[in-house]
Amino acid sequence: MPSDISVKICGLSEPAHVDAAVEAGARYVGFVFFPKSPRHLDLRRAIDLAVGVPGGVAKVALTVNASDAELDAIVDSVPLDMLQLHGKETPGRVTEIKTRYGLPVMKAIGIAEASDLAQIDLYSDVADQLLIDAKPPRGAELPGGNGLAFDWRLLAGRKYWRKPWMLAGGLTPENVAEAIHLTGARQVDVSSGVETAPGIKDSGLIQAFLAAVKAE
Ligand SMILES: O=C(O)c1ccccc1NCC(=O)[C@H](O)[C@H](O)COP(=O)(O)O
Repeated sequence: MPSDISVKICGLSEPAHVDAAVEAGARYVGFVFFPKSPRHLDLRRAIDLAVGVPGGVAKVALTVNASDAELDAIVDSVPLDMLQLHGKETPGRVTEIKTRYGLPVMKAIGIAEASDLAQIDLYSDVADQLLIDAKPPRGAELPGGNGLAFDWRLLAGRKYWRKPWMLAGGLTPENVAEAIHLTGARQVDVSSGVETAPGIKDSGLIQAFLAAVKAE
């Protein structure tokens, strides 16, 4: 029987790749609003992509330390189901954003070592979901989407957090099964692992990733 593990494909920028993700069974599609990223979308492009996403697939906007004005522009124009906060937003800022927009918020938590896991408890009080991702390397241009994994054994035996969570960071069609086994994740998120170059998604890799998850 196929698994009921949910998949998010992040950093989509082409309608064909959104379609590939949806047809292969992704439950979330992610759109990046961060100008330094090779996956950054302007509002017009994001609207065009989002309107083509069928109901039942959650459209997630990823932002990094965005101001109210920046979030207003995104939320007012792009049809969305969730906000993903991938910067240094404090728990108080997460609460403000939830209140202001009335959308579920997923907070990204960067993990490099066991002590980083405390952040999960801190944000569990305020976020609707948590994205447990690799901490970016020091000096990295991007706070996520770097195609780097953390030591998944840090999560072994710790799968019952107080909020739904997603595993991210360096996942690929080849390693996602092992990551699920080690962590017990019921949701996984991928960007670089379904690309042929930074920002260039590949429909075949998207299908392979979904197939690898479904086989679990
Ligand atoms: O994708 C980006 O360019 C990006 C920019 C700024 C913050 C976060 C970003 N991406 C986050 C993700 O795509 C994923 O949620 C996660 O980090 C996994 O990425 P990857 O390791 O590339 O699969």
